Amino acid sequence: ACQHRLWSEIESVVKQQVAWARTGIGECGVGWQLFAEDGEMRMYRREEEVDGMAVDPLKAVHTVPGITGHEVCHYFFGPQYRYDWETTLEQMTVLETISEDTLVFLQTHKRIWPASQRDVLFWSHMRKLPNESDRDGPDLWTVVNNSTHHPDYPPNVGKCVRIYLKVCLLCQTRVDPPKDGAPLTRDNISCKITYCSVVNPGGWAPASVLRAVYKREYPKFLKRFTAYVVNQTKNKPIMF
Ligand SMILES: O=S(=O)(CCO)c1ccc(-c2ccc(C3CCCC3)c([C@@H]3C[C@@H]3c3ccccn3)c2)cc1
Repeated sequence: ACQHRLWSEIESVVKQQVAWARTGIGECGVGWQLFAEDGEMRMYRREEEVDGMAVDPLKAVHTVPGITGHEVCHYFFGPQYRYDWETTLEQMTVLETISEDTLVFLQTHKRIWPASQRDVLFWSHMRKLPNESDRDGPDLWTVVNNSTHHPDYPPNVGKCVRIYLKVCLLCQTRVDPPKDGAPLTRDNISCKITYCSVVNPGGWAPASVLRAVYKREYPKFLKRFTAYVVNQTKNKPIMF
């Protein structure tokens, strides 16, 4: 797959998105506002408009006990799980399997009144990253989703308005080994999750409506998805 047509784009977008996800909210520049908080979860956004459309970048950080970054990325990337946790999903198709860690998806999301229905076509790439800050620590894992084109599915042909997105899920596992040298259990691990997304809604939709949708849907999505991973993994061996 290294010679695949998308390979160089994937390499550059993954590097750019991971660097962005690693940037603490304090160094992200001005204008970021905390808009949702729930336990360990903090969600920030910055109001930005492109051609009069709200394309507010979002950055969420969350720490979830009992799971690893590999497990979080595995359930986020895998098409076989998506209908279980993505509540706004109406239809999902894998258009291309580029490699075991790179897929091309076409998704239609449920219509959100009064905006017209949306679809999105993106490549999704999962990758393990070396832990640069702690060489002995567990690796980082990431999934990057980036809008792309496919000759058989041109945008805005059917009823759906094509949206354009860039998403990065970056996960860092933390291990606190038990004092008495006992074997590691899920009580000794947690995962620091950073979720970044920028969504261009494609066609016109009132900024106030979009912002209300994002305010409602993003916290729900991250809570539901992480609860799903905890539930799927609780009786399984830890996947580092
Ligand atoms: O992280 S992912 O790659 C996970 C793979 O599915 C991803 C996340 C979010 C979206 C998304 C993009 C735009 C919209 C809106 C824009 C105007 C009308 C539909 C929605 C609808 C709002 C609901 C939504 C928002 C946030 C999270 C989940 N649902 C969702 C797509 C993919």
